[in-house]
Amino acid sequence: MPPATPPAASPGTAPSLVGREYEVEIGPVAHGGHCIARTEEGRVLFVRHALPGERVVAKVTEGREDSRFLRADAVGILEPSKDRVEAPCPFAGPGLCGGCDWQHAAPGAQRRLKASVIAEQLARLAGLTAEDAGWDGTVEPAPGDKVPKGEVPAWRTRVHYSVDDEGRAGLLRHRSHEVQPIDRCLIAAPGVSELGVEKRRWPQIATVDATAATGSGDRQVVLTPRPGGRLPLVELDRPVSVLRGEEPRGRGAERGGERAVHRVHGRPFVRERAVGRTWRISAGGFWQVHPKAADLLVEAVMTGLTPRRGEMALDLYCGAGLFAGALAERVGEKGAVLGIESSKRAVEDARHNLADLDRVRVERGNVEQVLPRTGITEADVVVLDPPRSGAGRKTVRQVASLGPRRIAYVACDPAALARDIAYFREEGYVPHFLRAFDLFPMTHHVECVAILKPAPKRS
Ligand SMILES: C[S@@+](CC[C@H](N)C(=O)[O-])C[C@H]1O[C@@H](n2cnc3c(N)ncnc32)[C@H](O)[C@@H]1O
Repeated sequence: MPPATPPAASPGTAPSLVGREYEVEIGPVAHGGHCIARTEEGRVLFVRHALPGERVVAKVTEGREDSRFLRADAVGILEPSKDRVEAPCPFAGPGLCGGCDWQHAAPGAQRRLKASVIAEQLARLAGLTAEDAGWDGTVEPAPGDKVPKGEVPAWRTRVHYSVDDEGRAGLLRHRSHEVQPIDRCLIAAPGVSELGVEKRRWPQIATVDATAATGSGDRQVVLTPRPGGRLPLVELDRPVSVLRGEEPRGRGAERGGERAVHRVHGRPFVRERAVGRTWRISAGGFWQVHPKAADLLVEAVMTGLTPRRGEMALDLYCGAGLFAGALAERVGEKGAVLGIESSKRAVEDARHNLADLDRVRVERGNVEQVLPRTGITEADVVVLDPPRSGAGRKTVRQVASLGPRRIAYVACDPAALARDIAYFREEGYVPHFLRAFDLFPMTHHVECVAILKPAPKRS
């Protein structure tokens, strides 16, 4: 069985195979969004821009004569899948924008492919079928994302643009530092498109982070100058906060990889509306990118966790406090909620956002270091929403040792989810149900919510 993701390219000196073309049958989709194919010589190709069942010409993008695993792009489609569509975006495709890798698949097919990746990861890493995980095997579209054929849902409320040497804004090519200039990003939310970042030139600027908050109308750009570069006088098409960013200096989760940002004009944060509250999100702080995600995930988590009045609840990796706020409403005044978050700015935001809820406490630091220091020995319900890498065995053990009756695990990476579910099973917890959401249409990314509970006692 090939690995789910291509191993790192061999640094060896064997002749490069980049540019070689193979005619291959495309096999299943794998974690990371590429499909698996085999060459006649027995090499495994991880092919982008292809679909299962197709026959394509795959051109090698990474790999050497001595590598068994190669990366490639489908550059010619000999026998197309019925799920193939013309990519609506002119900048999608081999060697172009590295952002949307599944523009060539019909929306329903994208969700089926995401479902098969989740199923494969659950089977491979946790030894579970969809039924074992309490999952109906589908990926649910976000409300409002059903658009007429040939159109693309404009869902991305945060876009990270890179700027090329000529000052044009675009996105990085796949696994490259080269910028693909674009004149419009089709998945950008209308509020981001209105900022007109692609329409102007950005001399001396390395990156432009554009945000359009949901519900408040707040708009923000963070401009990070090139080394030695100066900030231009910014005149955008509408009122917008402008901040100057610095390249990140901190390392690892302890510093949250946080980079300094300085206010130039306007607010140093945006206000997001979700679950009936307003959330302050400082520049660079985490907030779900899809405008419907926060409400959707809170609903899925709360339905699965069923927090009750008077209970003790944890929100681990709490960001600006989204789940902590929803938990506090449910556990009521006799209950208590503890949030833990590593980013200093996010902790300040969470404390600000939840200041009216005195049963909520937010601690700063790494979950695995802070949780044992809190003195908490029991919890009734726990939410974990870790970064892509997952929570890991140590944190899973710490959570399980608190004996919660339900755990909600929110995951943007099905592999990390499956690995952590396997650790939870070792600690006596089993999946109760799982839901998957298409919060990143046109890309291979997918969001899952898994609810776990103690395994039934054997008599
Ligand atoms: C996926 S976000 C979730 C945020 C929040 N639950 C939400 O939905 O808005 C993950 C958060 O974990 C934080 N983080 C990353 N590693 C951490 C760690 N080891 N301990 C605590 N927080 C961490 C990040 O700063 C980020 O805010």
